[in-house]
Amino acid sequence: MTISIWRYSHLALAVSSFIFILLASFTGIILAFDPVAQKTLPYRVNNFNQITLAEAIPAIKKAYPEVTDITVDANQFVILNGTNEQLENVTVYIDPRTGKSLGIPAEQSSFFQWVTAFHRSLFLKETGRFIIGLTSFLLLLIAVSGTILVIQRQRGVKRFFSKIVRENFAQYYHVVLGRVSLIFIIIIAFSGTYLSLARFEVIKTQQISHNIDFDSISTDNKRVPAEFPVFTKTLFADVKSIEFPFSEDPEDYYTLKLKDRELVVNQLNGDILSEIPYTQTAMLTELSLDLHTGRTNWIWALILALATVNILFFIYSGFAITLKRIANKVKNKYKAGDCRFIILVGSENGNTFFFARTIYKQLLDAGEKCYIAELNSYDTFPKAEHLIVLTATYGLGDAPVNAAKFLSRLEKIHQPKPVKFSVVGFGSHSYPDFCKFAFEVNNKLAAQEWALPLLEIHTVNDRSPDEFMQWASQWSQQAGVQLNISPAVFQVKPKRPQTLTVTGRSELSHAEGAFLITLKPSGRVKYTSGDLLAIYPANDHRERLYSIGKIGDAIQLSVKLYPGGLGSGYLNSLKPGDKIRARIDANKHFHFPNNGAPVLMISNGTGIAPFLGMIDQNKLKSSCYLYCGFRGEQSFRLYKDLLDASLRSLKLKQLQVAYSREGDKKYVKDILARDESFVASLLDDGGTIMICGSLAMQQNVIELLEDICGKVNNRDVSYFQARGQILMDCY
Ligand SMILES: Cc1cc2nc3c(=O)[nH]c(=O)nc-3n(C[C@H](O)[C@H](O)[C@H](O)COP(=O)(O)O)c2cc1C
Repeated sequence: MTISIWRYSHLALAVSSFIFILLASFTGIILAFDPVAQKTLPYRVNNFNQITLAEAIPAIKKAYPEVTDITVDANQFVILNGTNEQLENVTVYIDPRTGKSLGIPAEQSSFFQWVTAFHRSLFLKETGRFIIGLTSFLLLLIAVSGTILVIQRQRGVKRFFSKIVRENFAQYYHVVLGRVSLIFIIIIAFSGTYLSLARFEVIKTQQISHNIDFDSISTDNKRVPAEFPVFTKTLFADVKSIEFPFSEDPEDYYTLKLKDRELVVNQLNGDILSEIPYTQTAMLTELSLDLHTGRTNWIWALILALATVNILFFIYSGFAITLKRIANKVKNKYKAGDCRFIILVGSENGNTFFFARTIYKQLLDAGEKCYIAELNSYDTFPKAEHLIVLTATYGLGDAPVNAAKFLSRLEKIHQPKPVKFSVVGFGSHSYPDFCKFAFEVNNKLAAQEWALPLLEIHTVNDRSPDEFMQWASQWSQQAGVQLNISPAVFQVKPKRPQTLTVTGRSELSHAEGAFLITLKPSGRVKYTSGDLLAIYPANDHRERLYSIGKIGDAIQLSVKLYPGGLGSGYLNSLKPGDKIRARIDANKHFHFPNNGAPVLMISNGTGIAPFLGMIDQNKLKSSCYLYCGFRGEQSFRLYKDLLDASLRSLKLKQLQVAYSREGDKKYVKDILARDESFVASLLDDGGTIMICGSLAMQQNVIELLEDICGKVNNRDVSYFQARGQILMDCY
């Protein structure tokens, strides 16, 4: 529930202020380049931070018969107003050590003046200044709510910078860039707000007025400025400006505006006649100006520019995320009370709605009355016979926003007649609590008297169309409703297939064994080992997926030939030179971790395919260990030469093979159990375990890992899963 409050606040604030944030950001980015351009001018002298007033003032007085004032700007350029030897009034940049003129200050370019005025007030005078101040404040609130959302998403402050699971481009980079730029955006927004408050005198600005007792001004102990104690102690770098005395009259004096205080100094002997330190609010105003404009440091100015560019990206990506959510809202054709089929959806980012809508449309096409809604809208459905719940899981195995109220509503609201229900959990194995909320929903439903389970709970990993199809087909059979169950229907945004040419294939390892086939895509296509190749053996909707091993610049598949198998039979019929249409799907969660840490690859059967490619691609020679299982030596022979060559070239450090039907009959799990201390220390050293092969093998290996991790590492497997140290691609 809390996530929704912060999310809605974040969104509401962003929507209400984005136009002004957009304008302020554009102009802010331009203005950040002003300090950078200024810093390239040659008016700052070397070792400026070491020059004292005692050293500089006599030299300046010698060079200029009359000095009105000296200002030190944010770039540490010293500007003098006075009269030169030709008795001309001058305003010049000077070298404070010698008084030498370095150049004439130019006015700020009219372009920057225009942008500055727009940035401050939108050319709307006080109203504009108020709007900009308010925009800064709203930006501050957006950044704070954004920080809280990242903390919630990452499950705690400590994990703020840990890995982010990539859902889609807009969402991933909204969080990734948010994490690095939030602190800078908070500084920009806070300083902007503070400056506005000071401008409107909500924060009182300090009015300095010196109270000087002229009668007590001493004319004794006359000294030259080079000997004034205050001048010897004060560095030019701490000065903002110096007003020089008008005349030699003792009642005229030096006024020193320093960074932290203002001083009035007797011009005859250097006595301090008055000293007023700046209040904290005045100092904060100065600091805010420095931080907001980057005027004192060009690196900071560039950081501000980058952070502001990120604000523009957040506006784009934030809207992209929101539009996606809105696009998933469905208009119902029938009223809830009239429908036999009810579909309830728990979704945070809208993907689950895609699947739900597909079923909804198909039920309508089949002539059924169907109603679709969010899980939170659970109510009494008088005519319902079937309830389908499709729900994602978020946070620490929690409900998505639009499902947070479901469980409590379920306790209170009962259906008047028996309803058959089926729950599909959408989740990701990248998270420790896989589909946890869906399981909770399933259990709670099962406990209701009126609810009859039509199917066991079904889970879908990473929105797999295949896994969803399995459920759809079972449900359609059990419910007695005809659904169009094809991958084409459930494939999210299918990519265009490409043409690949068969460049080679091996013999079958043995009858009904496996074979290797290599294919080359025409044109430049980016892919890597672990990605998937989808083929269409019958040139229709039926799709078969194979794990890719990238060997050289070709795709290598390892295919087990099944009698009557659609995909394997088709691939087996191909000869070199044949062309096929297929699609390469990026499978990012199963890519080789190029972090230099050791990698333990575990496979059975043709699950070895992506590992053959990863080992071949292991140019940096990370320590790779391959534990693979086969029925017998004949099956393994297909890969032996390749693996022997990899061992020789050190791309593979160690190979362990288990034969389940020969010799001492072992499964891959058994040889891992034998080497449990190696497995445990690999995980402790930050290494990665990759598993590819059958689901049964995956289950056995995960059980073993649970045991090893609990016993030796004192951790749960989920701990390593959450850190991306256990990757799986099983089928
Ligand atoms: C921040 C975040 C947290 C997640 N937490 C879990 C989790 O704990 N368990 C799980 O199985 N899936 C988790 N997922 C994966 C989502 O449930 C999955 O991607 C789902 O398909 C998203 O569906 P939706 O787009 O309809 O919200 C999480 C995803 C994100 C972005």
